[in-house]
Amino acid sequence: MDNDKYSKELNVAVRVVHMACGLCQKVQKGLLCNTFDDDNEVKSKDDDSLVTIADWSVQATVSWILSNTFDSEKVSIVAEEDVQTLSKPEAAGLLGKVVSTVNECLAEASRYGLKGPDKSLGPSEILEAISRCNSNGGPLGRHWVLDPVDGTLGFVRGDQYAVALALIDNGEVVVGLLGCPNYRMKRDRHNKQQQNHISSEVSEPSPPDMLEEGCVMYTKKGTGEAWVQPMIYGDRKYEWPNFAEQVRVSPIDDPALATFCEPVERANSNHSYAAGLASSVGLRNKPLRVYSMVKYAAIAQGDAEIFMKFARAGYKEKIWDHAAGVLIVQEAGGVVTDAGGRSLDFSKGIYLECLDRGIVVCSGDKLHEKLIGAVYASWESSSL
Ligand SMILES: Nc1ncnc2c1ncn2[C@@H]1O[C@H](COP(=O)(O)OS(=O)(=O)O)[C@@H](OP(=O)(O)O)[C@H]1O
Ligand SMILES: [Mg+2]
Ligand SMILES: [Mg+2]
Ligand SMILES: [Mg+2]
Repeated sequence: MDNDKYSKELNVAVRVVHMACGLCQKVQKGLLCNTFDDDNEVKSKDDDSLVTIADWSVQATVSWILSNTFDSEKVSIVAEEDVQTLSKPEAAGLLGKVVSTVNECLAEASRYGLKGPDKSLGPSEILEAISRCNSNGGPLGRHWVLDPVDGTLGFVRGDQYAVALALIDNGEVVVGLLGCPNYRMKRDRHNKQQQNHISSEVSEPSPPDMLEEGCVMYTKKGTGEAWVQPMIYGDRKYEWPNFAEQVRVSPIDDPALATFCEPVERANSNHSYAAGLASSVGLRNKPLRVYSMVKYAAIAQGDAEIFMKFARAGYKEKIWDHAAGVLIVQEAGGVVTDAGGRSLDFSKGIYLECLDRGIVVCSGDKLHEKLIGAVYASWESSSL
């Protein structure tokens, strides 16, 4: 791939994901410290899943920045949230909180080298920014894909969650970013691949070897490289331009030494089926249950070797729950397929149509072949 292709898109996307992470962190702290009134901040959707002011606020912020940086007429964004609940007259208080959260965040845009609005946005502009993300994607052209808060349940529980942004071009994921405000990047003092390569700005000197509190991972298709940056903090020392380190999947290919991750909620993945597969391929470690696409980040930086998700029959996986994570793992050296061993198809609209049974993510081919073999051997007898 032409080295410069998608560079501008990645450059803007990295910055806006950092901004979104800061926004989420503030809202999560508020929720946990009870600065906010939970009943007003967290709403249930029709499918009983949750949505919070962070989900809407991130979607508005990312939508506003992308539309104002690129040609707004042409920017197509596929994203999880809509404005139904927020537009109701009784939701005026909630909308007010979203408006102030978004404006506070956009006011900091210049810190990240982005241009915010000249004056604060009003409620109608913010509703417009959220509802503009109503594209259905598809096989042609460019589509941004956003999960403003993935793992909302983890978010409200003070646990892991991710801001996930990807760019699809003619049906293929070409740029992927995961903001993980509660997930630490693995620092490697000996990592020679340390640079600020997403912009021509001079990189910050690398800070001493330490674990960071949160991180942003990103990649471009075909580069064979995925990168991680520490999160930028309000009162901490990291400022833009930030430094980046390369991430790589784990070299472990012995199932006896490997660790697998899976969703926390049983409703989202069949834990007992995964446990059966794990034991049949010889995995010994107990599963790492982690909310959100942080599971992909864990595989990409070598904290675990396998991620399996087997949703109940009839559930259709959405592209925003996987696009960014899949590309990051692949470019970091890993393998991602459905349970039949086929690549995931991001070209069919908002769902991963024709997904065969589940998703299997591995740090390498050897573990992957074993798991897919175990799926075939076990499926007839499974009760999925
Ligand atoms: N029934 C069912 N089955 C499978 N998957 C579902 C289901 N319901 C929701 N979802 C989607 O799962 C996203 C969260 O996935 P996780 O892997 O993080 O699950 S878990 O929270 O750790 O249990 C979650 O993403 P967010 O809504 O962004 O949090 C959902 O898109
Ligand atoms: Mg949701
Ligand atoms: Mg999600
Ligand atoms: Mg979400």
